[in-house]
Amino acid sequence: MTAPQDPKAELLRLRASIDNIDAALIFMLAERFRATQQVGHLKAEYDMPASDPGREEQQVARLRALAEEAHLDPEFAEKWFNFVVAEVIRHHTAAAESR
Ligand SMILES: O=C(O)C(=O)C[C@]1(C(=O)O)C=C[C@@H](O)C=C1
Repeated sequence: MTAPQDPKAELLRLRASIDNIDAALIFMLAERFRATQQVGHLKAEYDMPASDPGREEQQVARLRALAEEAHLDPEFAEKWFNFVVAEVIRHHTAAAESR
């Protein structure tokens, strides 16, 4: 990295980009949870199990490959996925129990 002329301005520029990325992630996560909420209702309605380990295995393999392509640590991608899916399964279980 070449030395910036104005390090404080460079920090602010980078932070503005980080803030935009964080906002996009929040919106994307909200959309994902909106979709999984519908999956949860469907599963509860038709007595399907909250989790699907086979599907998760496929998702993890796909996300790890995508992470490698994007130069992101695949371990981190898998941890992120497992963290999100644990929350989804908690929601699915609550939806099934409240029926
Ligand atoms: O696809 C499903 O069956 C879901 O319930 C969604 C989802 C996910 O969040 O991607 C969550 C739990 C399952 O174990 C697998 C995938």
